[in-house]
Amino acid sequence: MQLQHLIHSLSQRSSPDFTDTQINGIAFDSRKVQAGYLFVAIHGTQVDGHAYIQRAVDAGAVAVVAEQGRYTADATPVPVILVPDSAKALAQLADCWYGSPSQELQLVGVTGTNGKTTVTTLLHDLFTQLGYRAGLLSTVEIRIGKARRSATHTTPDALAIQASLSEMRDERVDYVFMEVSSHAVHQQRTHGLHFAGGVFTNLSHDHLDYHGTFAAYLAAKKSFFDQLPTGSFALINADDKRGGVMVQNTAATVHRYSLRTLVDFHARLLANTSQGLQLDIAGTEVFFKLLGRFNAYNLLAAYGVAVLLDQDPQEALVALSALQGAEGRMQHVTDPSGRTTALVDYAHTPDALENVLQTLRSLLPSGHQLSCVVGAGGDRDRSKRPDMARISAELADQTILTSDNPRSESPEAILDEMEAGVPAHLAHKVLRITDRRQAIRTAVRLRPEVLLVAGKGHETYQEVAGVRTPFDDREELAHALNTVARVN
Ligand SMILES: CC(=O)N[C@H]1[C@@H](OP(=O)(O)OP(=O)(O)OC[C@H]2O[C@@H](n3ccc(=O)[nH]c3=O)[C@H](O)[C@@H]2O)O[C@H](CO)[C@@H](O)[C@@H]1O[C@H](C)C(=O)N[C@@H](C)C(=O)N[C@H](CCC(=O)O)C(=O)O
Ligand SMILES: Nc1ncnc2c1ncn2[C@@H]1O[C@H](COP(=O)(O)OP(=O)(O)OP(=O)(O)O)[C@@H](O)[C@H]1O
Ligand SMILES: N[C@H](CCC[C@H](N)C(=O)O)C(=O)O
Ligand SMILES: [Mg+2]
Repeated sequence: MQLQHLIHSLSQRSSPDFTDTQINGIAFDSRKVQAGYLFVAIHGTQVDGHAYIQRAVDAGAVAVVAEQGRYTADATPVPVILVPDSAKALAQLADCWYGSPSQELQLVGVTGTNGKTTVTTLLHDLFTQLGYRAGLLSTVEIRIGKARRSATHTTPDALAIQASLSEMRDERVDYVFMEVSSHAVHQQRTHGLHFAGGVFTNLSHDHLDYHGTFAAYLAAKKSFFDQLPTGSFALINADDKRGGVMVQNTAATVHRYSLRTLVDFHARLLANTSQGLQLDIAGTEVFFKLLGRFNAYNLLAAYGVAVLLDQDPQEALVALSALQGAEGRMQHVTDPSGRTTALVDYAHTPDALENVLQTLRSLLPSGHQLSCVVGAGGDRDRSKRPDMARISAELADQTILTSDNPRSESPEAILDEMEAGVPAHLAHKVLRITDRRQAIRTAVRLRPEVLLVAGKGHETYQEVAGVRTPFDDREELAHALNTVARVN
């Protein structure tokens, strides 16, 4: 593609004429540059990409996009295009490179602290059931028709998003459901995508390490709705107190869902049992396989999107009632002895953990024991650590604090911070076992009626000291349950 054509996509008021420069690819990481590439320098959270321009040129870059004020182009041997915001420019260039696939698909973005993976996966599976070709970009995986590949991010970088959307367009996918993380919005990974609609699930404590303040975290989520185009829809959870502010400045048509008030999409929770949920939605009573009140919200959001995308409400409900939700979320692991109901869940925020433990508590006859194995990630929001430990100590009968991807941090230091949140009068209910495998085995040996292993869900690794080794809570739990069942 001609460089000039790419530059047009940046809507710069004036740019030098580089008509003859042919571009073979785009990269924002100098290590990925090949001959004939356009390199986009981005000021990141760890380093400044502008420091790698020379390396990019040495690797074969024939043009560079850099940010005004961060780079002086004087001695650069290739054309340099200066832009006000190079992360935004990357998104625009990626869109142009792949021929704007989001314009040819119905793309729905889901944002919020918790529930994004669940809602997008439900939607993907629902639309597949309804006979469409559906695409999914989620924390767990990328699905294009029947093909699946593991995800590296909740929301990939702008080039990777456009590459996936372009593959989906080639596969004649009709609807795409994607998670939109606050990091992604803040880093402009989703800039310029043409969304048919956006969904807001909820907002609670997470990622303050990155955003600094709750207000900044909220602002990042809100700017997703600020960018939705006229003619699109914004579907918000009316029961979340941040729902209103999300859509204060949106051009999208606002719709709401609620379990409490009579808004566009209203459901009444009729029963919440260990088998699932019974809801009255628009006068129809439906049974769903997902557990817990919070999943009533996720189901209602998925239903609302289906209706807003012109699907038959009854057909959507029937299809939804057959679905299981996302991998690693309230996922059962069989105990051969039949004694323990064992679950793996991705609760890694205080709000999620509270919801899940409350759900399990409410489903348990009094006198039955609920145990929880839980940790908190390293190099991530530290302030959620004491809260998560306190919540588990309050709601479970036994808590085992353990490691959950300590990354570059000391596992013991993370556990110290968690333990500091446990009130003295609950300390007797809390154990600390740094090794996650041992923590899970010990929890199983305690033989509770219900055991929740929280935080890692679908993940298949444990990252310690920057090294990822294979580790899967579901496998570990199954192994421990089998061993204990054999011995007893
Ligand atoms: C903190 C964070 O979000 N970092 C993301 C960000 O990296 P960054 O811009 O800060 O990178 P950096 O290391 O400072 O480098 C700056 C620039 O220099 C370039 N560079 C760097 C080195 C070099 O040799 N050459 C070179 O060109 C880099 O490619 C980059 O363009 O942009 C990168 C490309 O998009 C992401 O891969 C990276 O995700 C890191 C790996 C990450 O862990 N992110 C997590 C926190 C994240 O994004 N999570 C959210 C969701 C969480 C949730 O809600 O569940 C997600 O969407 O996944
Ligand atoms: N609507 C909800 N409200 C509160 N908690 C929820 C909700 N849905 C799911 N959860 C809890 O949060 C956990 C994560 O859910 P899910 O993976 O769907 O969220 P997510 O927003 O995709 O998370 P991430 O930010 O890591 O991508 C679940 O395992 C469950 O414990
Ligand atoms: N997407 C979340 C996932 C956290 C999951 C938990 N297992 C951890 O590693 O902290 C994050 O990157 O903050
Ligand atoms: Mg997710």
